[in-house]
Amino acid sequence: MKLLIHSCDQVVTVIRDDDNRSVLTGPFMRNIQVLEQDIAIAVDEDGTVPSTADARVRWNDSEFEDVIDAKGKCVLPGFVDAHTHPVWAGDRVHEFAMKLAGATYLEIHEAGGGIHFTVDKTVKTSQEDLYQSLKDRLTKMLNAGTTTVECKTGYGLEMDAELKLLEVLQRAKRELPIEISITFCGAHAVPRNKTAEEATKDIVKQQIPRLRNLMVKQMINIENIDVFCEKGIFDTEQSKRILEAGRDIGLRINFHGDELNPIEETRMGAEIGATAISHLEEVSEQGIEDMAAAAVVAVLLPTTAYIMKLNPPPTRQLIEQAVPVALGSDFNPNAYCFDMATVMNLACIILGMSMQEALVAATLNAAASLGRGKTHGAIQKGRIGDFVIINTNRWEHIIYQMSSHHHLIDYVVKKGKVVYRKDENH
Ligand SMILES: N=CN[C@@H](CCC(=O)O)C(=O)O
Ligand SMILES: [Zn+2]
Repeated sequence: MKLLIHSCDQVVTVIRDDDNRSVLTGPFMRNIQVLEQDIAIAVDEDGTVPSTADARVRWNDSEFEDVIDAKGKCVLPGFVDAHTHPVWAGDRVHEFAMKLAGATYLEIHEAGGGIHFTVDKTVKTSQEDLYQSLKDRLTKMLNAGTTTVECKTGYGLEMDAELKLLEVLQRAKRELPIEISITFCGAHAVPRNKTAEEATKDIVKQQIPRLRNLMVKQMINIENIDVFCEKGIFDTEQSKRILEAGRDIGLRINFHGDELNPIEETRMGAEIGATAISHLEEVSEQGIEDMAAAAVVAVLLPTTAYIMKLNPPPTRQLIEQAVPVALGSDFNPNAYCFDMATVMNLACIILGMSMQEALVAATLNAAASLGRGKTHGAIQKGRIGDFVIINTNRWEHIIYQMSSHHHLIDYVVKKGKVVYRKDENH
């Protein structure tokens, strides 16, 4: 066997062994399972958990490649970050100052800054340099407890540049221990030399067929299709065409909607079979009903609401109406946050979630938004052995102690392999 963790004070399994749900909604998000006192948990050679974490299970240390004494510690599922934009060059620290002085996100974007500023820098940066900065960012995420992460393209916009970003992500997927779900987001902004309609046609007729060829040849492995559906970017009808073209080559629909101006995109997403919609600061009551009826995962991004001083999404309504809620860091040059501990803290304070709800949203429900709700995001027989081990006797400290994940996280485990050990990094 690969790994034994014994004597844990708490193991937060999230769901029970006999529970076959792949997502939690409504009151179930508050009712997570926490095993207490002298709990042991193992991971098999294949990287999965062989049986329930249980004090009654006694293991012989010699059967394991690695053994962790977790007395005084808690084990949680590895965090799943449901929304990031990690491949780019050109930070926007200068725009942070502009925003503090009162400029809005769309004003900066319309003046040629924002995403366009980062696109200009990214297209001029070599593949190797982009890879090295991506590696640094993903390593920071992993060390902060994120074992699975959704990663978008979107700072290339034109085909060649987008392909460069996809290759960089594909290399990271091959070489790094963090698990990556790649999202094609060629429709992240309208390129300067095109109208939104021209860009839509280019993506649907040129870019997506090209991706299909590369996927058939197994040269890239893309899982999701995304669009920034927003007034002044891609409208609802254009977004629909792009998302459907992606769906038709086998991608899951997972897009930006209802962030700054509501344009009925949640209805469209529910109708075309979206797996997830992100942001939702401006979602309407009808939008919430549509998402609940179609079980579309709401990926909430509290860093964005915080940084841009937006009205937070109606989180209590989403949860009460049984929309599955997940969390993402939204790591990007506008929201420079790597760690899900901070995201969960902000989700509690800004979005009004309980700590149990925030944890479910940052594990099981985030996994569900990436089609991994049956295999990731909980500690359960048959699931992947991805864990975060913290050095406190109650798990809630990872949310309560702000900006403390460096001090709290002793180990990060991916598929039963220790991929971060604090002792070695300090
Ligand atoms: N809203 C669109 N995309 C990103 C921001 C990207 C950027 O500003 O560079 C987001 O999710 O917040
Ligand atoms: Zn985003």
